[in-house]
Formats: sequence, structure tokens, C-alpha cells
Amino acid sequence: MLHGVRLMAARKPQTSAEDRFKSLYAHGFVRVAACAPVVAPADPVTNAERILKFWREADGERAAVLLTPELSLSGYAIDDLLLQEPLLDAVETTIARLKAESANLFPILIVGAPLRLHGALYNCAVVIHRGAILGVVPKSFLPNYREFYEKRYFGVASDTREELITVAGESVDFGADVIFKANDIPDFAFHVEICEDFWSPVPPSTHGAMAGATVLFNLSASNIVIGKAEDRAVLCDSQSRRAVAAYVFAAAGYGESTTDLAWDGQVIAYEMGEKIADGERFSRDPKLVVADIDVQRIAQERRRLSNFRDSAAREKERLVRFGHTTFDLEPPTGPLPLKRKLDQFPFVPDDLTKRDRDCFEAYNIQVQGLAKRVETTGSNRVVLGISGGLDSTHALIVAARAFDMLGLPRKNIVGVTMPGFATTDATKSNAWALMKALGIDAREVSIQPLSQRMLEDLDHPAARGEPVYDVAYENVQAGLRTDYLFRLANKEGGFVVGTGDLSELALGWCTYGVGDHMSHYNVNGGAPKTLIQHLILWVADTNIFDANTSKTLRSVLEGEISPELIPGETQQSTQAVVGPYELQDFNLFWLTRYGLKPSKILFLAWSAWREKYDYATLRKWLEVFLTRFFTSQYKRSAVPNGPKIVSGGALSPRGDWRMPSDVSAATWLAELHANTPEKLD
Ligand SMILES: Nc1ncnc2c1ncn2[C@@H]1O[C@H](COP(=O)(O)OP(=O)(O)OC[C@H]2O[C@@H]([n+]3cccc(C(=O)O)c3)[C@H](O)[C@@H]2O)[C@@H](O)[C@H]1O
Ligand SMILES: Nc1ncnc2c1ncn2[C@@H]1O[C@H](COP(=O)(O)OP(=O)(O)OP(=O)(O)O)[C@@H](O)[C@H]1O
Ligand SMILES: NC(=O)CC[C@H](N)C(=O)O
Repeated sequence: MLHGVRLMAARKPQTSAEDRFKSLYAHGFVRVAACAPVVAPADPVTNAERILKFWREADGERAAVLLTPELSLSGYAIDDLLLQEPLLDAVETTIARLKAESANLFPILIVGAPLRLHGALYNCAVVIHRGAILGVVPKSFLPNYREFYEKRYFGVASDTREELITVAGESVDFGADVIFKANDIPDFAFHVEICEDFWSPVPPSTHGAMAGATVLFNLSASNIVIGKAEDRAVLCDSQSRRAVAAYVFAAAGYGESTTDLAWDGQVIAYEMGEKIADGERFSRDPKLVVADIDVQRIAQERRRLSNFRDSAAREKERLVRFGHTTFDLEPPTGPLPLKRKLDQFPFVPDDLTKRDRDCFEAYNIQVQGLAKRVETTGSNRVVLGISGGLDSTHALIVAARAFDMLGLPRKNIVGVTMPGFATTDATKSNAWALMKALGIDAREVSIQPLSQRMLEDLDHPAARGEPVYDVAYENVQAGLRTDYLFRLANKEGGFVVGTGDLSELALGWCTYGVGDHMSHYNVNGGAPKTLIQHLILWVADTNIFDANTSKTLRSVLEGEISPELIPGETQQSTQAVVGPYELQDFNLFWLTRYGLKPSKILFLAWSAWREKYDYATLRKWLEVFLTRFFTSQYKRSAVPNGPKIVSGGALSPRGDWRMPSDVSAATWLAELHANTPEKLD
């Protein structure tokens, strides 16, 4: 089956680079819509009018598809009326009317209808697009238990070997194993199944996904009982994860016959396990639900998953039988910003319950990682450099918890604060307050004399008092601290716990080798800075330690993020050099977890952050991120052991992230410059 469809005879206006950038369709997204119109049982004409109203609204939203519920033209709960000829004739007449309307409407319509074919009636989805019917998909699994009696009326997809059906005077493709694929939107292909289909052990959409569909639609008429809304959501969620797809579900709602049942009109959409749209249930005034689906990300993820390829290979015999119906959508090129809510902090959920749960997980992962390493080494002692900044604070509260868990005295944790040329009183006093509150073995060693000596040996101008604060000046201090910690660990019979976080590793913001880059075991290497900030707050709020510790933790959080290596009247600001961590964590997540194009990352950042940062600022920091990320792989190539923490990924060369240390950011920067305007209003 290969079906081509006419283009709409519209002349494309010229679109500016600015407008193109603002369109979700330019960045691999597709907007789809779904609705659960108030049902008029056994009244196709009224149902068609109500569907048409939603269709026009979906057209205004520039949605590529509008999904309606199962048997949306006839109504679902009409029992033996399904076998009444006047009803079936009226259904066909309304399909003809919708087909005529479709010539001027952008979205493809998926409408539910009982249709006759030879000696049987089928529960079908009719796919209508620009004056043609692209195909008719019959239901594969008919529920015939408890409150359901569908086998009384309908045949199933496998009952027939027919490949064509006559609908509204037109002979069109008929079959369940069909993929509808856009010619002009890469990665946009969809599959259609009907309600019970996805309650079966092997839903047809599983094969649909393996045959290439990135979006799976379900027309449903599922009566509501207590707990069922959650059941359906779990099925949509899990099918979107398992099939690595988007799953869009629309169930019949208000107006269906309540003779023995009730209907809630649940409309939901999930994308790879993330809920992206959700309608109001039990509504007498149902609204259109719009979901912006990232089909490019779905295709990307499938390429990454060896399992997806292997499963498709096993099912090859079934998959080659799939038909492919193609269509031209002519996506809009003008501005169409995302309606989908994007997390500003991809590593830290906005939802407070989820954030709490994530903090619990992250903290325990870190504690468990260190506890195991302490046991393995049998040393029962660890050494940490405590600056009073975020990272070492967090590493220390992880170590304290691990020692509590192992039943080891906290005095076996040796914390050393090592003031240098630019250490402020505020951070040093926080370092002391924290070490005291936790009751560890707290020490202080100034690195100034040794740093001075090394600068002299290097013949560095700063040794003579000249204000030359270059990288050598900075790294002398970071290096001597590390040197001291390693030798102290030898002396104490323990090992050095590292503190550098995932964001610093991504940006190459650490001193290589003999510096804070190195340790014997790094508890923070998998934790992005934005998560560490929340973790410290979570530990304070949940009072895992005592009130005094919680108070100090809050005080640490108030400090400026600074390496404190260069003296001066104003404290050195890390974020003034590498960019705001909240943005760089955003960029890091989308680049490494999903391999998105820089232009798309900028579109996402603009969608999520434009209230706080203007476009030019977002673009500038993305350039900084790309440049730093691609030139600092050599630092990530040689990182100490430490646990992976976030599903967004880790940067260990032994785990999530492998790349050569000899590349530049040129290709990524070129893509950014070619596909994003320099300025945007
Ligand atoms: N691909 C590659 N393969 C092997 N070596 C490579 C290389 N690219 C550069 N290099 C070499 O690496 C050296 C540069 O690396 P490195 O010695 O680390 O020095 P570098 O990265 O230039 O400086 C460290 C930076 O991290 C900051 N820092 C340090 C400590 C703590 C914190 C903090 O706040 O957390 C921040 C510090 O302010 C400074 O800006 C150069 O000698 C360069 O030649
Ligand atoms: N004054 C200091 N005393 C002891 N250790 C220090 C000192 N300054 C830096 N370090 C060590 O070097 C590491 C890197 O320094 P850096 O300033 O990046 O970290 P931080 O202060 O812990 O956290 P953040 O970068 O989030 O402010 C610290 O985590 C700490 O282990
Ligand atoms: N229409 C249907 O296929 C409904 C069956 C589905 N299992 C339900 O309980 O909702």
C-alpha cells in the first residue's frame, strides 16, 4: 500500500530566519490535538458538527492531527443500534461531509466509526486528510467480558483479508498494520489503535512503533470506574516508554449513554514516559487538548537503544507486512512557540514531591557509593578539603552519612580547610562551622607559604607582588591543596574523597591532574551543580543531621559560587566566566542525554528561560558551553571512580560518555550559527 495525497494549493510565503526559529515545526516537534466532544448517542450528524468545531480549533492551533474517541461519530454505548442501517448510513454520510470539510483544514482527522465490509461490521478509525481518506483502521481486539459485548456486533481486523473498504463512495485502504508517514516532516509517522487494543498483552502499537511510527494514537471509549483513570494513564505511560514513542489517548466522555455506565472523557498524551498533556475529565464543556511532540528526540533515542533495533529484527516477518501510507503536511513555517511546559531544571523536577524523591535517591546513591568504597579499602578513614563552598560541603555531608551508616566514628573523617590567597572569612567560617557541627576531625593548614614558594620557584611575577593572576597562579593553589590531601591520606591510612561536580566536568572547570580534578573516589562527579544546590537544601530541610548543621548548610547556600583563587575587592565569580549554572546544566542535559542540535537546544532554552534571560544571552552562554565542553574532554577522560546519579547521564569515560579528546566545537558552533538568528525580538 502506498498512497500519495495532493498538496494544498497554497503558495508559501517567505519566512524570516527569526520566524522560522520560533516555529516548533522547525525543531523536530509536531503539534497534535485530541478531544472528547460531548456525545450525542446514535446521532452522527450532531457528533460530526461537534467534531468539526474542535477540528477548526485544532486548525487554528496548527495541529497536524486531531484525535477523537472510539466510535465518535455514532457514540459507543448504543448497543444493538449499531446494527441499524439508518445509523450506519448516517455515519457514512457524515464521513463524506467531514471529507469535504477537510480540504480546507490543516489537521489530519482521526474519527471513530462503525463501518460495513462484506458480511461484517467493524469498529474503525477513519483517517481523513485534505479531501481524501488516507485509510481505515479496524480494531484488533474486541472486549467481550464483564460490561463489554463488542463481539455481538463487530468483526476483528484479523477476520478479514480485505485490503480495501468503500467509505462514502470511495475505495480506501483497510487494515490495522498501517503506518501513516509524513513526506515533509522527518521522523513524523503515526499508528492508530482502538481502546482495548492497548489493554492486550501485545498491543498492535508495539509493532506499529517497531515498523516506524513515532506517534501512537488511541481512540477509546472506556467507561469510568474508580481507579480506571490511573490504570489508563499507566498504560499510556508504559506504552510510550516501552515503544519509545509518544502515546496520545482520547476516551469518550460526557453524553455517552449512562444506562449502566459513566464516562469521563480522559484525554492524555505521554512522550517516552513523560506526561506532556492532560485534559479535564468529567467536563460538560470539554476543551481541546494540545500536545507538542518531539518526534526528532524519539527517533534519536531509538537510534541509541540497541534493544529497539534487536526487537524489530526479531519481528521482521510481521513488520514487513506493514503498509505505509504517505502524506504531505506542509507544516507552517511562521512563528509557533511551544505550548508544552519545559522544565527549566532538567536535573531537578519542578514538582516538589518528585524533587523530594529525587533528592532522596541522589543522596543515597552517593552515600552508598562511598560506603562501599570505604568497606572495600578497609581503611575506615577519608580525607576531604573543606572550602565552605557548595561542592565540598555536599561531599562532607555524604561522607558523614556514609560513616554513620557503616557505624564508623565521624572522627575518622579528616576535614582540612586550607586558606589560600583569596579565601574569604565567610567561606572559611562556614567550613569550620560545618566541620564542628558534624563532629569530624577538623584541621586548618594554610597553603599560602607553599604557594609563595612555588611561585618563586616558577619565577612568577605574583611572587614579587605583581598583580598577575594567570592560570598558573590559580593552579598552584589548587594543586598544592590536592598534593597536601593526597599525602595526608597516605599518612592517615585513608583516601581522598573528591568534590568536583558534573557541571564542572562538563565545562572543564577544574585543575587537571594535580588539582581538584583528582581524588581517590569522587562522590559528586555524577551530580550537576543545580542538583547539588537542591540536595544541600533537602538535607537541611529534612534535618538529617542536627539543627546546627542545617543552619550552616543554609548559610553555605547563600554564598557566591567562586573558586576563590584570585584576590581582589570583588570575589571571583565562577558564573561570570562559565555562565549561569542553571543554563549550562540545561545545555548539558539536552546535548549529552539526547544529542540535540545546538539550534534546537537554543530553541528549548528560549522556550524555558526567556522570562529571565534574553535571547542574545542564551545564545552567548550556549556558545561558551559548546566551546568549553568540546575542548575539555581530556579532563573527563581521566576522572576518578564515582557513582552515576542522574538519568540525564554521567561523564565518566567508562560509562555514559565516550568521545575523543582531540575534537573542537566547530561543527556544533557552525550548526548553531547557521540555524539561529543573531538577534530575536
Ligand atoms: N586535549 C588536551 N589533551 C591534553 N592536555 C590538554 C588538552 N587541552 C589542553 N591541555 C592542557 O591542559 C592544561 C590546562 O588544564 P589545567 O591545568 O587544568 O588548567 P585550566 O583548565 O587552564 O585551568 C583550570 C581552570 O579551572 C578553574 N578552577 C580550578 C580549580 C577549582 C575550580 C572550581 O571553582 O571548582 C575552578 C580555574 O579558575 C581555571 O580557570 C594546559 O597545560 C593545556 O596544555
Ligand atoms: N579553602 C579551601 N580549603 C580547603 N579545600 C579547598 C579550599 N578551596 C578549595 N578547596 C578544595 O578544592 C575543591 C574545589 O574548589 P571549589 O572552589 O571548586 O569547590 P567548592 O568551594 O567546594 O564548591 P563550589 O565550586 O561549588 O563553590 C573544593 O571542593 C575543596 O575540596
Ligand atoms: N472500548 C473498549 O475497548 C473498552 C475496553 C477497555 N478494556 C476498558 O475497560 O475501558
